[in-house]
Amino acid sequence: MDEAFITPLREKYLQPISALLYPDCGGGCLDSHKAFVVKYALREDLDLSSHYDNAEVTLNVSLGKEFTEGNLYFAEFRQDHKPVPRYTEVEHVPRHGLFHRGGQLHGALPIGSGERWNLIIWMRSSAIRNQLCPMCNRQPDLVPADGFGDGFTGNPRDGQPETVDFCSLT
Ligand SMILES: O=C(O)CCC(=O)C(=O)O
Ligand SMILES: [Fe+2]
Repeated sequence: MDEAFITPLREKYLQPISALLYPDCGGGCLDSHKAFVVKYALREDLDLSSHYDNAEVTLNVSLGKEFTEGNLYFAEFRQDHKPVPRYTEVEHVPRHGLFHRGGQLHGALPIGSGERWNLIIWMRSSAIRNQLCPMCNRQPDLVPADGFGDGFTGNPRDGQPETVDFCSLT
């Protein structure tokens, strides 16, 4: 699915939108992703507690099916962290996609009935994360990995990460 669908989708459509929305978070230089589906149902997972994504930019597409409640909620960006987060609820309408920064604190409230499925695409910028890992807030030690790994896929020059020289809006 990655090569045939998600990679071209990211490169042709998601990347230009992210470049406009989030130029300061690597939105203009996304170069890998991790895509997966989450499912919520009664007697299974009902909700998702608040977290940051392992992504610079996330696209969350509601696939339905039919459900009640289960709103998303968002709070501050990682760097603006407050001791008491202020949450904003967002209804996620089936077949709609929602972009957000991976560093935006967020979660999903419990569904009331039905099944809620979502396609999540965590998009990554090696230019950003090679300098600071978004999960541990440290400069990462890079090790070889299969595929996209965790998105640290750039080509560091003499130990120096690639920077904005390939980060342009097309
Ligand atoms: O259930 C949702 O819509 C949110 C899922 C999510 O935030 C995630 O998988 O990172
Ligand atoms: Fe998330």
